[in-house]
Amino acid sequence: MVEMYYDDNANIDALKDKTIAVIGYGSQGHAQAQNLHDSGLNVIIGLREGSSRWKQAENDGLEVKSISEAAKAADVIQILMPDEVQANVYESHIKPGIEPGNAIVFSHGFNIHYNQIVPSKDIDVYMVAPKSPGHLVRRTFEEGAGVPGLIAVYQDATGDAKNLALAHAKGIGCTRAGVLETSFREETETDLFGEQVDLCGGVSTLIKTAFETLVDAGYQPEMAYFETFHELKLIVDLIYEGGLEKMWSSVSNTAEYGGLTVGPKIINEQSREAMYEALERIQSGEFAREFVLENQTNSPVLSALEKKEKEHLAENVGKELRSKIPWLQG
Ligand SMILES: NC(=O)C1=CN([C@@H]2O[C@H](COP(=O)(O)OP(=O)(O)OC[C@H]3O[C@@H](n4cnc5c(N)ncnc54)[C@H](OP(=O)(O)O)[C@@H]3O)[C@@H](O)[C@H]2O)C=CC1
Ligand SMILES: CC[C@](O)(C(C)=O)C(=O)O
Ligand SMILES: [Mg+2]
Ligand SMILES: [Mg+2]
Repeated sequence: MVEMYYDDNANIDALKDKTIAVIGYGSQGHAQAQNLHDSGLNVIIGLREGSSRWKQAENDGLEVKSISEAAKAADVIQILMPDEVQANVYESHIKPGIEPGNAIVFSHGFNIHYNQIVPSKDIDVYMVAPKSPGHLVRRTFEEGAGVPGLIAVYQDATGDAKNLALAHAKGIGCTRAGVLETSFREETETDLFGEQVDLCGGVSTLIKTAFETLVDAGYQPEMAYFETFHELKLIVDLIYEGGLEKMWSSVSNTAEYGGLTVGPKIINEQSREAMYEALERIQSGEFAREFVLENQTNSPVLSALEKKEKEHLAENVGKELRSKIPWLQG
């Protein structure tokens, strides 16, 4: 089995005399910055002037500076803005403040692996990538738990990059659940594959198609929503806790037989071929080029798809049903 790193394998002191600037205070930024701060590290936040999150970060007890000032003041600069803006902001606001021996840190390898950011050789470049949406990085940390994470070193100018990465992962809470070492290439390709094929793209298309099939066949949309959307979380929780074995042992024998025999007809050899195709487009850089160009042209495809997604019947039905479930408010 691959070597895993837990709390006892990481020394947070590697970062204790350093100032960490977290650039961006969105999904990952707010979570990782607060976790690092609560772990006793010296964290500042870098935001663009006029950011609506400036006050939020200050209310969370963090010092906020402009991106340029934060990058200049810090030894370790963690870039937690959307992937598509990182290269421009890096060139104009971050790079001028970087000194030899500093470190830049990513939670996803897109910009380094696909050559959008080319760092100078005299700095450390490492990654700490929680395998979780940002809000759960924070929520689990506050509960005394954590999410698994990855570390990777792309450049080790100081000779200490791996220790810094492990300390960083500990500060975020990832070593509580387990951290494994990877490369920027492996993280980038597997993360893009997972979100396109399985976690986000695959699952959302599966549940929408199942919902549409039931509604088209004349079943009530509310029924279809509970069956295909709502219950998915309860099923996935079982897989999260105990793998497929726990899920199959909890559902009825009828569901187990039906699921194991019919499932492979739904996600079939054609789906596997489509998965390989998606992976090849990621590995060849074709997807990255498409995404970079999409953003340079003001995201025409994404904005059209977002509108269509919002208008889906299941979204409206779901909103109504969830509004009556007290623990799903807020
Ligand atoms: N979302 C997730 O759960 C995960 C994300 N990652 C990676 O983490 C990184 C951050 O992603 P995520 O947290 O989703 O990012 P967000 O979209 O949540 O980042 C929002 C933050 O970035 C700032 N920002 C956006 N555009 C600009 C800009 N042009 N100039 C300056 N600041 C800007 C926003 O500023 P303002 O406050 O002014 O709006 C805000 O503070 C990415 O590399 C992503 O791949 C990795 C694992 C999971
Ligand atoms: C699954 C989507 C993700 O890769 C993540 C939360 O890990 C992302 O980029 O947001
Ligand atoms: Mg991911
Ligand atoms: Mg991702």
